[in-house]
Amino acid sequence: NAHIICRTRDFCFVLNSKEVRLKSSPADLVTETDQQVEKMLISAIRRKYPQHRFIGEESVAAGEAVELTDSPTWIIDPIDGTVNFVHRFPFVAVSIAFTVNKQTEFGIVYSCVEDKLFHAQRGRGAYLNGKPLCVSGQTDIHRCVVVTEIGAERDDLALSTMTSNICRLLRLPVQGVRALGTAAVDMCQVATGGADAYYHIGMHCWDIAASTIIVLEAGGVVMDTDGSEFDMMSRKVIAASSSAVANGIAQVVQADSFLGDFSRNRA
Ligand SMILES: O=P(O)(O)OC(CO)CO
Ligand SMILES: [Mg+2]
Ligand SMILES: [Mg+2]
Repeated sequence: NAHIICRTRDFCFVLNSKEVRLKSSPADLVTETDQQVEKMLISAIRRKYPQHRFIGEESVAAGEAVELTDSPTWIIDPIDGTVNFVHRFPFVAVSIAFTVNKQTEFGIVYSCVEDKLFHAQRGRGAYLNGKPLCVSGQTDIHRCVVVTEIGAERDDLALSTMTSNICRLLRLPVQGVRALGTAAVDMCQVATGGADAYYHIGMHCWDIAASTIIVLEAGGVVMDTDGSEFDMMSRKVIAASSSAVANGIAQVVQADSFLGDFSRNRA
């Protein structure tokens, strides 16, 4: 059993995870808490906005389609970092983004154990617990701390792509490569200036939608891992402190070898 106390200024509750089940791989976990948090969020939002649509990680795992339309849409990851949650590794977040006409209007990432609430609204800046955020502004890739994720895939091609990308970055060299176990919190480190870049191939829109607007509103840059325009449904992202760093990472990171049939969102 895993449990984590979630706090905000308004409420305090204990999340109990009684059952851990596997999804797409032996490292892709889901608990009752993931499902309960998603249900709680969707039902509360639906009561107020009955016409709005939802893309939620656990609803998709239960068979719902992943379709981003022009309608107002809430993109929800009820627990980003479920493996951390199960093991009590202290980086676990709730990630919520809201889009209209496929454009993100605001994003919220609540890093529960740290009690850090990141949020950003389009054109209105990014904040951590109410204080404005700003990226590091670093432009020299050799001075960067880069965050990525190991991911849940365990097949040979995915593993060799992931490890060789990390090796290529370390050989540049960059000053550090880190992985916290939650893409949402990883990307928020770029927004704080604590890290200079984040990249990953294989995250879903619910992992990165909220933190993308947080990085952008903190003055950062977001692009596809091939250097093209970012598409939150493509499962490829670089978030960086500057265009120079983002382009530097795009030149190093290779995705093609294993994206194949993997390039759309499925839970
Ligand atoms: O815990 P989740 O929501 O599956 O997300 C993981 C994706 O590997 C970390 O971002
Ligand atoms: Mg996630
Ligand atoms: Mg999740």
